[in-house]
Amino acid sequence: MIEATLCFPLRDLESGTEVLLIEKRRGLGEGWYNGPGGKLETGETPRECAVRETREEVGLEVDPRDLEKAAELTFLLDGAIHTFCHVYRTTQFAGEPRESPEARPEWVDVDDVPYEQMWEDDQLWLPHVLAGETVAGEFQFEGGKPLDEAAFVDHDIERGVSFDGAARANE
Ligand SMILES: COc1nc(N)nc2c1ncn2[C@H]1C[C@H](O)[C@@H](COP(=O)(O)OP(=O)(O)OP(=O)(O)O)O1
Repeated sequence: MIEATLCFPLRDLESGTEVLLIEKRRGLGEGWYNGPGGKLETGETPRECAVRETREEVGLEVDPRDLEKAAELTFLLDGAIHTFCHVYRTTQFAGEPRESPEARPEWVDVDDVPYEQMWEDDQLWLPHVLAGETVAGEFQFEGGKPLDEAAFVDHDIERGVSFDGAARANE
């Protein structure tokens, strides 16, 4: 099983709230929009991973204490857990987004997120995360293919879950 993270930086403008998305340039989900993120490295906590991936992919500096746990997502492929993903949001960060070999960053109005160019499951949980809610979700893919070529077949979502213990555990 892969353990991974996603981080969604948010900023308030007079025109509304924007989220920093990336257009992924390589790896799983290449060509689609997502949040900065990636797989945990050995010995790394999920928060440390989210901080590192956000720095590496878009050049923003985030203090792990400023990451708010927003979701836990389980992605199943052909009945087995493929990826467990910790999702964070933050309004506190330093620096200006810059491109990297992995990602092209883009600020997007939260009411204008390009769900048609994202993983199919994202439209089911990301609106809640961007609205400040918490989510636990399970998403099933099938077809004997890589996850980003498999068919999305079913899901189960719980909203308003508590991640208080996860914050204390540095998750
Ligand atoms: C199945 O639906 C998914 N939706 C979303 N929004 N994000 C997903 C989904 N499945 C996986 N992901 C995320 C989890 C990770 O953040 C990335 C995968 O990133 P990658 O495999 O490229 O990991 P890196 O560590 O950045 O890659 P390198 O091995 O190249 O360093 O997708």
